Amino acid sequence: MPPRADGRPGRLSAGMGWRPAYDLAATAGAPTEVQRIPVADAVGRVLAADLVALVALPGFDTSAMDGFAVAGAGPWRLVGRVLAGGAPHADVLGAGTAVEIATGAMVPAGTRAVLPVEVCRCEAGVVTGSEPGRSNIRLAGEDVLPGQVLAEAGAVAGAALAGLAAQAGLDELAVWRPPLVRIVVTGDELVFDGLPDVGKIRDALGPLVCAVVTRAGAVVADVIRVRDDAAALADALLGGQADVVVVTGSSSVGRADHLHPVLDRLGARMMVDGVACRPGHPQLLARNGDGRWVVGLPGNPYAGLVGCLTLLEPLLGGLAGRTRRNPLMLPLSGDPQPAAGWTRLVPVLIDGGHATVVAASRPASLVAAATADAVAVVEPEWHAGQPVWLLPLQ
Ligand SMILES: Nc1nc2c(c(=O)[nH]1)N[C@H]1C(S)=C(S)[C@@H](COP(=O)(O)OP(=O)(O)OC[C@H]3O[C@@H](n4cnc5c(N)ncnc54)[C@H](O)[C@@H]3O)O[C@H]1N2
Ligand code: MOO
Repeated sequence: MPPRADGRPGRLSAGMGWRPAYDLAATAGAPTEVQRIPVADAVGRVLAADLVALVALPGFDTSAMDGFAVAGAGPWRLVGRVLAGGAPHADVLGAGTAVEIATGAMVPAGTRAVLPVEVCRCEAGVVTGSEPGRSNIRLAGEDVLPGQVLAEAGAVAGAALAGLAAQAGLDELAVWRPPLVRIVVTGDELVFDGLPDVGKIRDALGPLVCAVVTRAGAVVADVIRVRDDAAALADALLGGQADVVVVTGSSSVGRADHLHPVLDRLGARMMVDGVACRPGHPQLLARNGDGRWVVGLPGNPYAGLVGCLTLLEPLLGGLAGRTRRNPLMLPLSGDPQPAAGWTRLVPVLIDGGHATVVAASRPASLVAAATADAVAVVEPEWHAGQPVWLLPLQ
């Protein structure tokens, strides 16, 4: 086993409280570069400016039904036809007349209501039918007015927002450039495909961290595999193009755990050095001398996931420009094994407004988390049935 960069085993700091660490990570960074991209490409991106409607919706009085636009009392004499996208009816509709109309077509001036085709008959140019209970007309601007703010800066564009932006007349959206992330996977014991030989194991954290990064609205720049070697780790921290470097493993105090001494040597400013939580205690957040953020995740895979939820995801959310939202809170049942002085992070299932512990913390095992809905944040003073924060896993 190669020695650590400083040649001796280290000592882990007692660590910051879980909630202060989470809050610090969430507020540490902010986005800097605005990009303008086509509306259709914006899904998953974060608005850098309010989304403001350029037009009214509907843009004109519109039929909500296929049928007949009528004026005055029936029966009505048929005087024309208007189709969606077609020319409007030329005249004001006079009392006792009707035009055949399609859903989405412009309603002629003077229309009292649109009779759906199912409730009327048209024979020999005369329409008869029962009065509709409602007008079946969508009025211009009843949904959106020009200048209306439809979504605020910081919103994550979803499918509906992309559709709405197009309806509201926009071709492009101003979004924040997503943070670029380099993932550095350390460990001489790791193999990356196939079945491991004796003493070796498959890398779980590379795929896991990639998924977290993407879900947080950031982009994986590259994934680097580094042996347990201080110089190689330093090179990986400095190389490539990234706003954030995530290092998996090497966070503890063993001889092969080089992250702390390497960060010291690079002049990094330690912002979170250990978190008072179980599992996931030896996680860290630092700002390197070159301005990059460094997130150190414990090598035990579930502890690494906890580090992702505690430091990485909130940091990336801030750098991506996402509006910060407090997680969902629900009452928790089961035994999360609360521990004095430590916040427990336990996988839970959510059902009917209630969270239930799947299993207490097993730092090296992803089995419970793999099928859980969320990770519950259980403070030391928690007692049965009390609500807890839930960090979603799906
Ligand atoms: N003397 C002490 N030893 C340890 C302490 C401590 O306080 N004092 N803390 C323990 C805790 S808690 C954790 S968590 C681990 C953290 O270890 P490292 O972050 O330095 O990671 P490694 O030592 O490299 O690995 C730990 C464990 O995880 C496995 N591993 C590592 N990377 C991966 C990966 N990409 N995919 C799957 N599994 C991985 C590795 O084989 C080890 O079994 O330290 C404890 N020790
Ligand atoms: O972070 Mo460690 O055991 O707490 O897995």
